[in-house]
Amino acid sequence: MTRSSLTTPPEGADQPKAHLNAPPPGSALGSHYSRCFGCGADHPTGLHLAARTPDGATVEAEFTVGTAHQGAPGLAHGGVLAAAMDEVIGMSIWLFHKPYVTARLETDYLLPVPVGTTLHLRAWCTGVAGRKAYLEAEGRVGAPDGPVAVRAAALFVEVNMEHFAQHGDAEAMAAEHHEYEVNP
Ligand SMILES: CCCCCCCC/C=C\CCCCCCCC(=O)SCCNC(=O)CCNC(=O)[C@H](O)C(C)(C)COP(=O)(O)OP(=O)(O)OC[C@H]1O[C@@H](n2cnc3c(N)ncnc32)[C@H](O)[C@@H]1OP(=O)(O)O
Repeated sequence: MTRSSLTTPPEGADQPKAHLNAPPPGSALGSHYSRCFGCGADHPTGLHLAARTPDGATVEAEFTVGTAHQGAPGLAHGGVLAAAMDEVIGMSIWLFHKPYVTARLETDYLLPVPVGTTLHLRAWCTGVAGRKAYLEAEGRVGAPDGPVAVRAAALFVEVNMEHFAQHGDAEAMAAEHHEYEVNP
């Protein structure tokens, strides 16, 4: 894909391995927040991505494009597809048990994606250097080995959990009762 230097790991970046306490291969990841646009079950118009990890270090999910996701009549909106990429990439870096946010997301749109299409999404990390993590994702049409319709490359930056409490809704965060393991 056309990837900028900003989303390319520098020489000497660490190649991440599955975390010691990563979910076992094949596990469903669940949602990190019930009202998340990408994965929340309680979001009325969200993408409802249900991801799993095949190996504790990468993430897979399926996304079926619906009428709520259109840009041109009958075709997926590019921003919605970028959101799906952002979500699976975010889920994949969460596997390493540290909180990160998207700093930069680059997306290549290779094929039009009609309503009714199921995209097979996959995300993986290509390197970590200090607070910066470099990640990629792809969405394939109809099957895990189908033609690639969308590709993304991203730079995520590590933050602390206070980032979410300070800038977001601390009460909603507390109400979710998740145990976020940040320093395993
Ligand atoms: C119920 C509780 C829920 C809790 C949540 C649990 C965790 C999540 C779990 C699972 C996720 C699932 C999926 C979620 C959805 C997908 C993720 C999103 O969509 S996140 C939202 C969108 N993103 C933002 O809102 C970031 C907004 N930006 C910022 O907050 C800051 O700009 C931040 C943190 C990115 C950086 O700010 P600085 O002050 O901490 O650090 P500085 O020094 O500016 O940057 C650090 C390094 O990164 C580079 N950098 C930063 N931004 C860059 C950019 N846009 N392009 C290139 N480089 C950049 C800088 O040049 C610097 O590099 P040098 O260390 O000097 O080499």
